[in-house]
Amino acid sequence: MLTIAMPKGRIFEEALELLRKAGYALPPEFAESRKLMIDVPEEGMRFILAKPMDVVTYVEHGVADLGIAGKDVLLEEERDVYELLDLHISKCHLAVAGLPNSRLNDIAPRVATKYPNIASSYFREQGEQVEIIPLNGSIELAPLIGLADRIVDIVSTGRTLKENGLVEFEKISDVTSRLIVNPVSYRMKDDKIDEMVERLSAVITNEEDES
Ligand SMILES: Nc1ncnc2c1ncn2[C@@H]1O[C@H](COP(=O)(O)OP(=O)(O)OP(=O)(O)O)[C@@H](O)[C@H]1O
Ligand SMILES: O=P(O)(O)OC[C@H]1O[C@H](OP(=O)(O)OP(=O)(O)O)[C@H](O)[C@@H]1O
Repeated sequence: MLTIAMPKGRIFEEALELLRKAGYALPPEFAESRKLMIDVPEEGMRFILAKPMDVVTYVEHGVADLGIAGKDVLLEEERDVYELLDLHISKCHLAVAGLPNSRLNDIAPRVATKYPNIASSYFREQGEQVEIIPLNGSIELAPLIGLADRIVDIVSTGRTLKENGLVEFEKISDVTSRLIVNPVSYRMKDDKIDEMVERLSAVITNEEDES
């Protein structure tokens, strides 16, 4: 049995479609179910549905053999997992943003973010000593109410920035979802895992050729 940690929310639907296109027969009720653990015996698979930021934890601890996680999550924390495949889904990017014509406060510049490690290493590379203010969501609020001069957050269409009167100053990194694997699982079950990588790669290549 292969156990796969799936991220609930926006990535889930795209990941489900990719698996189905790769020929995995996943039950139709999959998307509507509130169950957090779903077995698909005919495919020899068990799916667990987790918070996106937690997928890598289940895989690192080996209770899930595989997982689908955003590259932002993998960049934020060094975790003992292997990254097997760029799934080219949930495309977005990490960026520095803030109020237009604003600058970093000279004395104690503050950066609000859900990605403290990515933000602090980015500004360190820019030679800027900043105070990181960790938040869990609605990061764009921080510059509006004077909590921070800058944010480091995910940007996709740019709509959230625009509607909140913010602008993007720098792009840090492109982000897509990745297939990750527990290192021990990869050694123990590699034929089934290799087969999944091959089947998913074929779908991704085909879709890239068609686009
Ligand atoms: N606007 C977006 N467009 C595309 N992909 C996104 C966007 N925002 C986040 N992502 C990707 O989706 C993953 C999950 O992000 P999301 O914000 O849905 O989850 P979360 O914040 O961890 O959970 P929740 O929002 O339910 O608290 C992120 O790790 C990132 O890779
Ligand atoms: O450029 P856009 O298309 O506007 O997308 C960017 C927004 O998407 C995410 O928000 P989301 O609501 O997913 O989650 P959050 O709770 O982390 O803000 C991210 O945090 C940005 O706020």
